[in-house]
Amino acid sequence: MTLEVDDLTVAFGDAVAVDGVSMSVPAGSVMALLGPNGAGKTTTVRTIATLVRPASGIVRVAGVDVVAEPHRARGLLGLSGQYATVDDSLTGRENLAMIARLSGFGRRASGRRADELLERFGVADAAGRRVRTWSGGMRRKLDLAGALVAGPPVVVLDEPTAGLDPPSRETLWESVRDLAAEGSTVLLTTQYLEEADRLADDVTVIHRGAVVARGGPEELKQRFGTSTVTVRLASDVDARRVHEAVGDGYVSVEVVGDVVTVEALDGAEAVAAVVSALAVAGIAVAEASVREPSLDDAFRSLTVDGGAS
Ligand SMILES: Nc1ncnc2c1ncn2[C@@H]1O[C@H](COP(=O)(O)OP(=O)(O)OP(=O)(O)O)[C@@H](O)[C@H]1O
Repeated sequence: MTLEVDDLTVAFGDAVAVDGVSMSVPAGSVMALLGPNGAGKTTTVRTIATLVRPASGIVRVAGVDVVAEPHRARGLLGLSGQYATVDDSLTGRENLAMIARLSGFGRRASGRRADELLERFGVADAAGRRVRTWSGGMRRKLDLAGALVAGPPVVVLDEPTAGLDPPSRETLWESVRDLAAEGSTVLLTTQYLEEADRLADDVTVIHRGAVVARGGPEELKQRFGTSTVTVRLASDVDARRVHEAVGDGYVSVEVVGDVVTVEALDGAEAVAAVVSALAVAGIAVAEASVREPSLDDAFRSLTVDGGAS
């Protein structure tokens, strides 16, 4: 595993911010650490980045223990997100070249590395402008580029797209996917379910410092989300008759006017069963549709207070 977190606990005084979190991220994959505000995402990231000392547990970055060898571990990690190291008064190129110099590149090599990354993130045109004049999306890209200057095997992104508009998010997502495709290990924190769904190979859901679920986005949706079957009847039918026809083998069945809404674990199976049960009862259906669970549904069911934790 390129990034390993084993039973990590972090406390601030009496407050336990991270409570026994474990996760493993293999090379070339993206792990999303998903959780609501205050779940412990940033604290986990700061511990991985050697900025916070854990109370217990082990974190290894590319095999290096962050507590035993923080300096070495830090050198194997690119950190980006809420730590904007970008200097507004410098140009984009100057920013990256400076990071390269600090990472041990020579003067010329630093310039080359900066140009390479500016090109890669599609901001080469603005390279010579002070970052002060750059848009939010461009700055995020620069921040991400900064984390990649030294070519670290592990990249940690703390809420990489917070505050970005949808097109900027899309292009940043593309960059993150490319990064993983090239073999980097990526851990990102997010409150955006869509982000986890679109980017991550695996998702670790945390709530109040503890892991409440883990798995691939699809797997989590299947396990925790319910599908919604919506059937519109050809005419208003007595609700009781509809309930009797549909039966009670579902999460919920609701009848309002000529619309029947069924929450079910398996949407495809439920839509077929509901439509045929109505037909058997002589109730004509005008249309039927099924909406598969979103990661939102899964996330909500896991992080409601007093929920699955
Ligand atoms: N330096 C600190 N001192 C005391 N408590 C802290 C400190 N940093 C974080 N906490 C607490 O630890 C808990 C987890 O916070 P953390 O910032 O890790 O959550 P988060 O999941 O990143 O939330 P957000 O999405 O809001 O950034 C919170 O209750 C927070 O108040």
